[in-house]
Amino acid sequence: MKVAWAGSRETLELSDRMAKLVANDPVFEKFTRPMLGRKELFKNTLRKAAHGWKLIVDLRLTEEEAKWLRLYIDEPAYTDLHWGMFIPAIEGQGTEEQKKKWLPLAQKMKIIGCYAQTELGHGSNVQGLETTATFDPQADEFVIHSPTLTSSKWWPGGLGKASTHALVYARLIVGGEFHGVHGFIVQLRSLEDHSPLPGITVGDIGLKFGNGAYNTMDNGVLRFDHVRIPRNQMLMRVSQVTKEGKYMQSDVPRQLIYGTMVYVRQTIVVDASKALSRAVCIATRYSAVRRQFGSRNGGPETQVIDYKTQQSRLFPLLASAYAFRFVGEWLKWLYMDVKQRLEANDFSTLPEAHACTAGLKSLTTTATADGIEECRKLCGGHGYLVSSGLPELFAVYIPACTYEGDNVVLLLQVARFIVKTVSELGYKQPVGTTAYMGRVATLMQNNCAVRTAEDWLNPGAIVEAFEARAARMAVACGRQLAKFENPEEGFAELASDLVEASVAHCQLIVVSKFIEKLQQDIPGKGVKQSLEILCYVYALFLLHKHQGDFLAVGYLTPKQALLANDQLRTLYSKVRPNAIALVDSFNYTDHYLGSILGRYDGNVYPKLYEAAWEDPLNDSDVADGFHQYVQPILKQKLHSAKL
Ligand SMILES: CCCCCCCC/C=C\CCCCCCCCCCCCCCCC(=O)SCCNC(=O)CCNC(=O)[C@H](O)C(C)(C)COP(=O)(O)OP(=O)(O)OC[C@H]1O[C@@H](n2cnc3c(N)ncnc32)[C@H](O)[C@@H]1OP(=O)(O)O
Ligand SMILES: Cc1cc2nc3c(=O)[nH]c(=O)nc-3n(C[C@H](O)[C@H](O)[C@H](O)COP(=O)(O)OP(=O)(O)OC[C@H]3O[C@@H](n4cnc5c(N)ncnc54)[C@H](O)[C@@H]3O)c2cc1C
Repeated sequence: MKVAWAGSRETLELSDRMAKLVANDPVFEKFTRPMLGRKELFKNTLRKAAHGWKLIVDLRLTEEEAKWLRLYIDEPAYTDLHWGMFIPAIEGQGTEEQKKKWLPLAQKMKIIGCYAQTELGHGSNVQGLETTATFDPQADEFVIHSPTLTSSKWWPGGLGKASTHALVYARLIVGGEFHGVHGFIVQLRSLEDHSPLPGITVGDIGLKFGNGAYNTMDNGVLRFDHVRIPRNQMLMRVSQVTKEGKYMQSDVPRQLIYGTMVYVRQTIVVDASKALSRAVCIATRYSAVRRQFGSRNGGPETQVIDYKTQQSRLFPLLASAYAFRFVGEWLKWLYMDVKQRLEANDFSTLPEAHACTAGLKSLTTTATADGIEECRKLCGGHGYLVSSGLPELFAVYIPACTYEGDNVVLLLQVARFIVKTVSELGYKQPVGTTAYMGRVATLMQNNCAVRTAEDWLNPGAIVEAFEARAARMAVACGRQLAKFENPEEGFAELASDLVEASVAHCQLIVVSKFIEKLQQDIPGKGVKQSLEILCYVYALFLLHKHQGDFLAVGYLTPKQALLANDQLRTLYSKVRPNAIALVDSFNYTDHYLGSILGRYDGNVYPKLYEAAWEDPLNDSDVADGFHQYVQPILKQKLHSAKL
């Protein structure tokens, strides 16, 4: 199962090596993080980043190894935006000449870049950005300016204190005409002493949610006062401005300016399974250690993992972690395919890639953020201790529901794609993830054939149920929309229904990709069978949770919905004997898990007890401040017993 989870034996061995490298290096210690003040915390992150980079250089790590190293260091840092957005943006939107100039500097970390798109006043609405880039043909330069307070760049990671350069998204003005938002490489700080260059005001935006957590990142604010940059620092793959001040567009679609977001959304889906599996690993191991009630004749109490309520909350999350792992693998393939096509100027699959990355980013991050919090509750009171690892994991993870596109805004993008597909059904055969809509007539007619709980153990029955639900919800939205004279007004009015239809479509993708994965050759005795059980748990859990949808569209009867739930209970009993092995298969070190509750050896209580004494409050028996603030109260002389 470890190999199935990792994807291959080579990846398992490679990631294992990186995990141990990090776990055995004292520089990467992370347990004191929540106790540190902001300055100390940030300096420590800079130290870790420098040490990580040194390891990459000294040990000549490959790109793949470096990515695993970053994962196991487990600390958000400016390097994420440099490698994860600044460099990919230049790769995707720069001309050959620009790539030749900037990429070697960035890849050797001679410059440090961030992705400065969001402003104080606008994040989701990229076309609403206010920063301007006005072309000055006399000087052959752009003038970058922040005309209003709300045009201040606000949020970019790495901007606050670390970056020397930023990829700034600004409205292009040539000859007094606006030409939409474009990307510009702007130097922010001196390469000698790191001080801000003239016309640049830059700093950190302040503390964020949770102790430690995302506060290792210097999310920044940035203002420009007529800052001049050479013309060739506008990324010009999509459109160009000539020396003479002529604006020209190439055949490349304008949406490619949003390409970096498509790339990062794909990586976020891949990472969702890592965050969720980590929380599930902690909650599962602890649920086997923890005992409450049920002692008979003085024997041991019941392990909480044996309660059906615990199983019905925990096992769907375990199954979701596997489901997200496999859909992430598929999405990575889809992205690589689109990337190759784009390089050959084939843009035909870009809308599908945009819809899939947006929708799956939204679906998986929402489920993961909720899932981490559920795991905290599954661990009872001890889950609330920082030493459980769950509060910090939650605090670091939740912004994923917002960054790289607010999850609702992204589902509305999926809705546009679905509505367009439905409206074109008469003359255009849908392909890819919407191919099922080509069978819409059958899906609208056929009803579920399940008669017994056993009948639900059939991939065909499951896929058809999810297809029928998604198709019927999409068609219902299409019919409602047709009643509006103005389609945009209709879209705004029906937005909540459209979001639900998008969720149904995205869940279908995850379920289908899990089932497709099981059609592959999966070596190892019993591995495929265990994955099949998890796949059924994932699908039937969703079906149970959203049974209202399945019933409302008229595909299922209430009896069939109940049978699905009966089957789900049986499946939980099948997961139980392998639950610990299924989380051990993630192959996480204790260092990466960062949790006393999730320790591999299960030695939870002695370690919790030991850790309590390490809290700074326990440095002395009598607390600092006692004599000043508590003792006077204890010693006060009140005139009467009543206040
Ligand atoms: C201590 C550690 C040390 C380690 C040291 C080691 C060193 C490490 C070495 C190596 C390691 C590598 C590490 C890498 C790590 C990577 C991690 C990365 C982590 C990233 C963290 C994330 C940070 C967050 C960053 C951000 O948030 S950036 C800002 C993101 N902003 C958004 O997402 C904004 C959302 N809004 C939008 O996307 C758009 O505005 C909109 C909502 C889509 C609307 O746009 P618009 O109004 O223009 O469009 P529409 O009118 O709605 O649509 C027009 C048509 O365009 C189509 N469309 C829209 N978007 C796209 C798109 N993206 N692609 C394609 N097409 C698109 C749309 O469908 C419409 O089409 P049509 O056919 O209907 O016309
Ligand atoms: C930790 C973190 C790191 C970040 N890093 C970066 C970075 O490196 N670079 C960068 O450029 N940005 C970064 N961002 C910014 C991030 O991309 C934006 O916050 C995000 O895109 C959401 O935009 P917003 O803040 O404008 O939200 P808003 O759009 O203001 O959202 C507020 C509410 O309005 C709703 N809403 C908005 N529009 C619509 C609509 N059309 N229909 C229905 N509902 C709507 C949303 O659903 C939400 O509920 C980061 C943000 C965070 C939290």
